[in-house]
Amino acid sequence: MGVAGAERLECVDLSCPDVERLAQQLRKACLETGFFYVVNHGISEEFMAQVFEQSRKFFTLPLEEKMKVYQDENVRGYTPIFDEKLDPAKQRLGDAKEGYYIRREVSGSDPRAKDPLQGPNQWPSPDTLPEWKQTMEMYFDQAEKLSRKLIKLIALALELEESFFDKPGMFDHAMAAVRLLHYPAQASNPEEGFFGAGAHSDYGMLTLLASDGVPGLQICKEKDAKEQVWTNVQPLKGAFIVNLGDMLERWTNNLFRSTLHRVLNYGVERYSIAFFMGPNFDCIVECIPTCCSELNPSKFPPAKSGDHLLGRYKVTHKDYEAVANRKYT
Ligand SMILES: O=C(O)CCC(=O)C(=O)O
Ligand SMILES: [Fe+2]
Repeated sequence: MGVAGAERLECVDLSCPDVERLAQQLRKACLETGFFYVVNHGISEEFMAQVFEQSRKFFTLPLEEKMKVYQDENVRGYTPIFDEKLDPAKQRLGDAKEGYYIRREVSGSDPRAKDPLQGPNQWPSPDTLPEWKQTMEMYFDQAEKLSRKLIKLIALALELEESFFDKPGMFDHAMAAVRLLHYPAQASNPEEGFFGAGAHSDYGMLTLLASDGVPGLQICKEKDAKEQVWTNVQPLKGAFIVNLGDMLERWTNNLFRSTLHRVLNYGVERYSIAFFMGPNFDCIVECIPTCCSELNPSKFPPAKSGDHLLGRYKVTHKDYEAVANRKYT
């Protein structure tokens, strides 16, 4: 398992007025690595600093306080260190990271309230963290808006109508989540099976990744290769790192791949924030007609997006039983 130098990702500048050029650049990035930077995205550095500050305030609370908002049956709230194991085949211990899931809140009167993962969020006590909820909700809205912009560009990059993914049933009730992450200063040891985050691809359409600038993210471009080669992705100040998820891989019949990635910790504490953007829970994802032909038949059977998500949680999340046992009536 080798580690090569640093990967230079395409840098997509959303202030560029030439949408056609942007779409072409995005296509190149999606074909080559499935990872790219996005700059001039409209989310200010000052605001991102506030989100990171609130995240840091939560993770520095005593464990006892954090456990009061332990992940519930809708996979919302706090997940302690080692709770998640993203690559069970290669990991001796779970991921050396703690996290916090925030999703869209669905009220009890909404017909979707019976669906898995739907419900209210958990929030740390406002007495302890008065600005927390407001900051995270504001970030959620901004990250979702940016994701929707990128989804339109992805449609163009696939030579489809810009509005291709705007059809009812696709992203009108998107399964989106903010995931705050904190990697304590505990060095990884890949040979021994200790990772900050084990190798995985993301489950939805795309992920926006912000970090505090501490390196650690690595990608493997050829996930099916016998010998995995890992390259470091350098953080770029002010940029989001965007990567493609499994649903887009299925929609495009492997044209745009969901790239394998992992996090190694080099003994320095690290914070990152992922925003996962996925299709509706009930969306059936099947090959886009322009991505298959007689010579290139569909490689995947149609799949319900939510089933894929729950299937992945089942193998990677401790205490998944609570999700599985929730009554959906
Ligand atoms: O922390 C990072 O840089 C990556 C996190 C990640 O890949 C994930 O949560 O899916
Ligand atoms: Fe990931």
